[in-house]
Amino acid sequence: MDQVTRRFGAAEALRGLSWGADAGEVTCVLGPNGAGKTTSVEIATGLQRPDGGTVRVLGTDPWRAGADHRARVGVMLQDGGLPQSVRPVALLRHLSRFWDRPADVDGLVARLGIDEFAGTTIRRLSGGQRQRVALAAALVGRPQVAFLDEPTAGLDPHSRREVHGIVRETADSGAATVVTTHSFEEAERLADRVVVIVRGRVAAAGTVAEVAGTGGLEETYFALTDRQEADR
Ligand SMILES: Nc1ncnc2c1ncn2[C@@H]1O[C@H](COP(=O)(O)OP(=O)(O)OP(=O)(O)O)[C@@H](O)[C@H]1O
Repeated sequence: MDQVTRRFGAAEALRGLSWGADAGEVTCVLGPNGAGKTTSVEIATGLQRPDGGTVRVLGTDPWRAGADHRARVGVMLQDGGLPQSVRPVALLRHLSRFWDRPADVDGLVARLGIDEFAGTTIRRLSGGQRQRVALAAALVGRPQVAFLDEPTAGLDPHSRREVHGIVRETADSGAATVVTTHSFEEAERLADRVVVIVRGRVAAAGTVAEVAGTGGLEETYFALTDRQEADR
C-alpha cells in the first residue's frame, strides 16, 4: 500500500502509510495499540475503504476485487468472525469445499489440536481454541496472500509453537504471509521482514537485521515509539 490515509471522524488512523509484503516471506507488522495495524489489514483485505492512497494485493484493488481475488487471500481477524453455533471441524470441512485444492483439513485439525474440542460449538470454545480455528479457517483455502492479525496472542506455548511452524510453512509454500504481533521474540523468530507502524505511519521497515541493527529489535522498537510519543 502506498500513501494510504484513513480517518474516523477527527482521528487519523492512517497518515500516509506505505508498506509491502513479498511472496514467500513472513512480514511481521509491529506497533503500539492503536497504531493502525488492524485498520491496514482490513483495508488490504477489502473490508474497509481507504480515504486516500493506493492499495494493491496480487495486483488488484482489494476494495473492488471480486470473488476470484478474495478466494486467493486468507484472513484471520482479531475477533474471529466465526459462526457461533457450528462445530469447528464441520466448519472447516464446509469452508474447504469452496476451493478446488484446499489444504488437508485433517492435518490442520491435528496440528492445531482442534480435534480435542471437535464436539464443542464455537460459542463455547476458549479464546485460544477459537483463535486456532480462525487460523485454520484463514489457511484452509491455501491462500497466495495470508493476513493474520495477532495469530498467537493469548495462545499457550505448545499452540504458539505449532502456529509458528504453520506460519513458516505458509510462507515457504510461496504465500506472502503478513503477521501482526506485539512480540519481539516472535518477530525475531518468524519474520523475513519487519514493518513498524507508529501513529498511522511506517517508522521502520526492512529485514529483521536491518531494522534491529546492533541493539536488537526491542531496543529499536522502544527508540522509535518513545520518540514518536514525544512528538505528539
Ligand atoms: N471504526 C472505528 N471508529 C473509530 N475509530 C476507529 C475505528 N477503527 C479504528 N479506529 C481507531 O483507529 C486507530 C487505529 O486502530 P487499529 O485497530 O488499526 O490499531 P492497531 O494497531 O491494530 O491496535 P492494537 O495493537 O490495539 O490491535 C485507533 O486510534 C482506533 O481507535
